[in-house]
Amino acid sequence: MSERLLTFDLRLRRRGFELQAEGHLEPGITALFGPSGCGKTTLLRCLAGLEKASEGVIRHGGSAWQTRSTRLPPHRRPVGLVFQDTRLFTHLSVAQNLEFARRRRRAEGPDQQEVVEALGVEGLLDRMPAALSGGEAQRVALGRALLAGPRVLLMDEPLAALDHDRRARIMPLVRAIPERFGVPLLYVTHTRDEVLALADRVMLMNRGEIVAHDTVAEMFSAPAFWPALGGSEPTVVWDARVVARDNDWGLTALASDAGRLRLAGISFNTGVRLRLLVAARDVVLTLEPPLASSALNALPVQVESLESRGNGLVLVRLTAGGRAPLWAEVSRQSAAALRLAPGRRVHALIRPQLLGGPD
Ligand SMILES: Nc1ncnc2c1ncn2[C@@H]1O[C@H](COP(=O)(O)OP(=O)(O)OP(=O)(O)O)[C@@H](O)[C@H]1O
Repeated sequence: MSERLLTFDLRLRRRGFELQAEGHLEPGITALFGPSGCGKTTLLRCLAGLEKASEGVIRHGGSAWQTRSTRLPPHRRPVGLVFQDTRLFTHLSVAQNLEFARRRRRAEGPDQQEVVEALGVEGLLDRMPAALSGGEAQRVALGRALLAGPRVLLMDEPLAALDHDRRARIMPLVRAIPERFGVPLLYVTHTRDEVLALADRVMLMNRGEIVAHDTVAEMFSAPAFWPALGGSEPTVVWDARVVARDNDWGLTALASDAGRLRLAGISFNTGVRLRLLVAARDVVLTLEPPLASSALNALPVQVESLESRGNGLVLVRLTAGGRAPLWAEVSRQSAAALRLAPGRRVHALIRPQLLGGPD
């Protein structure tokens, strides 16, 4: 049973646009993803109470932020907003910006020192916002939002203005927020890599509606969502956890729904959670498990279905470990030689790619 921290059923009409969004927010990071103009920012603004013309219901825990007859003003909703432009007070130092947020909060919130440490802004406290880089300013903006004691953080493309390296440095900090501060995030992004690196769940939006909402692993493994999520290749995403290190061979053992996996060339501590992507082209099917192979991972799999792709290729849907989805793309000739058919058990040699860093 999912834990629904926030539920909403909202409508808003504008000329040429209609929002009709029903959904909920669960713990962790939910990426709000969809084409330009589909209403992502508008939904965030409705949740924050900034769209006065919105109608409908928003409930958070036991309290109603909005019903047909009531509407909490924005400053009474325990939401933190973080935008692409940081909107720091330019006449206040970093320390004063943080202190301002802390003093104005209405509910319990995190300790200022803890936030400063978590976001690595200790060395910036005396600076004025104009003297910060984009990445530094964004970390301060995040800190300010957290210090206000929000129960939900709404983030609108907060890293979009940053270059790749700066984004990569901030992402682990964002990733750690839900667990460290107990605040769920609704995170608007245009970037597929950001969803894969950051999010636990994806809320897919189109033309003002939430058309799908599920875990990253489910959404990225389902063909129906590949075009909308910006990928045309058959792929699956698996979440895994480091369970052992083999220092002699430099291998890391992972537990996943697909079974136990081994990866070379990485070094993470036991317990660290990782996310893997397996593309159909990185899967080779065999009748027997290989005696020796340079692919480290050979998993028993079962064929679920076959689809001829019309170019001499067959797309094979498989399950590994009884429940993890997997796709393979094989030639018609190989499909015949392996006698592939629904229910058939074969072996898959796979080369998973590691996505993003650990938590
Ligand atoms: N202030 C406004 N007045 C009138 N129409 C607006 C206003 N802001 C946005 N819109 C329109 O509302 C619709 C939804 O816009 P919104 O900004 O929510 O989309 P979005 O999904 O966040 O887009 P993007 O990814 O490009 O930021 C669009 O058709 C947009 O043109």
